Amino acid sequence: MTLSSIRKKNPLVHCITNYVVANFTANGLLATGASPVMADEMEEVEEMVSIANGLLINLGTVNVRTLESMMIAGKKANELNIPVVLDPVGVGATKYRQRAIKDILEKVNVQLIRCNMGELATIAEVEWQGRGVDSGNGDMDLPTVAKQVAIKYNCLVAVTGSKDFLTDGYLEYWTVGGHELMTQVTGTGCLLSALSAAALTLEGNPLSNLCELFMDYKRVAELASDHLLLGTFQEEIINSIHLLSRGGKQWTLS
Ligand SMILES: Nc1ncnc2c1ncn2[C@@H]1O[C@H](COP(=O)(O)OP(=O)(O)OP(=O)(O)O)[C@@H](O)[C@H]1O
Ligand SMILES: Cc1ncsc1CCO
Repeated sequence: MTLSSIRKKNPLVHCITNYVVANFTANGLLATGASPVMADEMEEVEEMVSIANGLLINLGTVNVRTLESMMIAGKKANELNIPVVLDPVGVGATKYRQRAIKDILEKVNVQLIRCNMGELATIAEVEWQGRGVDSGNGDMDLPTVAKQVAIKYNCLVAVTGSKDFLTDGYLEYWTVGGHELMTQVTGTGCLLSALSAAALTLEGNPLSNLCELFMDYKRVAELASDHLLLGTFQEEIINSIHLLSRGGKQWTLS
């Protein structure tokens, strides 16, 4: 189980992420025993990523200043062989985001792109009806397009939705299950991207580790949905990550 392996390793994950999900992402990483650090000041990101085990670049509230920080941190991570995960949040929404993602993908070698269907369509330049950060609607042969993107950028691609699809450009994996409440609170995809950065720091086959993580996360959604209360659903996600990463053992004070 990837969540419990992350707990054993306690990787430091440097997150350059959006201000909507930063707190939830930090708590989700902590719940699985990883150490989060959020830092997006360009004067310090090189130094910060140098002490990290993994880097997350999330485009959710990108601006001119943070884009520059993403470039600096990404290039340094490449130099030091630190895995980089790219979450192209809302990339279809504006031309600025499209230019930003092109620039990042040209200059930084990312190990994983984790996105929803709409974001994949934009990266692959496939016609799609997106709206802000929502996945949107359209017609696309997901496996074919995801594999093309993986080959083009020489990286793994994981596309989430009711079923998640993961590929290295050749192998194809699907994970099923979970709960649609995951789309009704903000940041569940962003947190999965951060957890993916933690998973890519583990020994073993990166794609297998990610597949296991995505299955774990579907299970997290199922456990969290026991209560079906939207207001506390984010908290239940954190509780379920905590529980699964501890091999199902409840937390007790010792
Ligand atoms: N209809 C659905 N049924 C079950 N699970 C779903 C459904 N849609 C998405 N999920 C799950 O929700 C999680 C987040 O995926 P989603 O595609 O919503 O990410 P996202 O759009 O990037 O999210 P965000 O931008 O809010 O962080 C994944 O674990 C995915 O499997
Ligand atoms: C709502 C929202 N807007 C920019 S990022 C974000 C959070 C997750 O996508």
